[in-house]
Amino acid sequence: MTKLAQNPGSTLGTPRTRAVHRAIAEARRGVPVVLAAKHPLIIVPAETVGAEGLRLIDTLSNGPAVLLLSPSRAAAVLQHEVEAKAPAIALKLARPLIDTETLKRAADPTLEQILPRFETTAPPPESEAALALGKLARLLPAMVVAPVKPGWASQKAGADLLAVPAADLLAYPLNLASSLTRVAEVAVPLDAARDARLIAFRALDQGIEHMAIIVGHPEAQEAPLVRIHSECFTGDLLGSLRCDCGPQLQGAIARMGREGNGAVLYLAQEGRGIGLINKLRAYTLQDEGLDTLDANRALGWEADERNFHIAAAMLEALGIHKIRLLTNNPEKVKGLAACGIEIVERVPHEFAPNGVNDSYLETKAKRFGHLIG
Ligand SMILES: Nc1nc2c(ncn2[C@@H]2O[C@H](COP(=O)(O)OP(=O)(O)OP(=O)(O)O)[C@@H](O)[C@H]2O)c(=O)[nH]1
Ligand SMILES: [Zn+2]
Repeated sequence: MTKLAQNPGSTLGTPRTRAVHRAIAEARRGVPVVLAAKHPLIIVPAETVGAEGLRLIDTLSNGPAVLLLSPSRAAAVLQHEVEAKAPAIALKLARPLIDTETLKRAADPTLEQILPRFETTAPPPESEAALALGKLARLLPAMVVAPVKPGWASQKAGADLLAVPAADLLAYPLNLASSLTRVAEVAVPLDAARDARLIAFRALDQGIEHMAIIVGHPEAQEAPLVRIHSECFTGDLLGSLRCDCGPQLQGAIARMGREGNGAVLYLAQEGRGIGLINKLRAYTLQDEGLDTLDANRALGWEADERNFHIAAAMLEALGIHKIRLLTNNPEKVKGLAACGIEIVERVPHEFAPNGVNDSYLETKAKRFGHLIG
């Protein structure tokens, strides 16, 4: 019989994550939300906003509107260098805000780059939280923001707007990881590992589930083989040759099948945490000559946006504290160790290039520091 754990806290979700879930849904629909902070802002993603959303910002704001971009995207739009370590770069927007097409093009380097000459201005203090909402919604990190009028909630136009505390957006990844709950467990014999079980984990956002693929009884081993695998729709499911994910996933399961024990954590962190759509955009940029790292940055994302709290929380729930980690990525070793997992050995997990992914693997070695060869 399946053992079902209870959701921690109320079934309505802890207040600190609930407003963020709702803000993510609004962001994806292009509906502005209010970022609650000392100087509250009305914000909306450039990628999804429509004319109605922009009108709402015009009505409810009492100061200049700006387009916030990450420094890597801003440098391309402005065609000059910017402070690379700044949390965000702010570009002035003319009022009234009417041009949704220009906003989308400024956000997305895969669209035709017909852009006006933008001027920069000082970004508002909550810029990091504003861009974080775009990223959490797996949209391009480009946000239209403006100071919101005091008393906005009592105005007719503002009555339906959601307020989300800036601090909750920033704390969200950690809060979400600590809300993970085991929800289903069942035997699924695999071709390469007969004695396999799946254990599904769900977070309070009810988003895509994370999965543990358990072979044998890793929790009973001193230091079992573990693979932390970020999902890759193209590589794992379709057998895309652009990456090495498919062979790494199958190879890990086969190795655990041979050893009789192990755990693959199959994490919903597609595209190193940027989401499938953005990974496909990154592929478009790679076809134009960028490598996998620069393509992420050109879209406004960091090279790797994953956090290891989810993997650490799952291992904890599975009763696994010491591991032999199958990876070539030294950042995974560091990241997991920082979350309290003891890695007694890094086990190399290399697969030969296939004639298509050669430069991808080369970039991982040269620019991500992967320990290959
Ligand atoms: N953004 C982006 N993500 C990619 C690209 N190619 C593959 N990915 C994603 O990278 C992730 C694969 O990472 P992992 O298999 O965890 O491996 P890794 O960090 O390379 O380290 P290893 O443990 O050594 O394999 C998957 O989520 C893929 O979707 C790409 O060109 N751009
Ligand atoms: Zn892949």
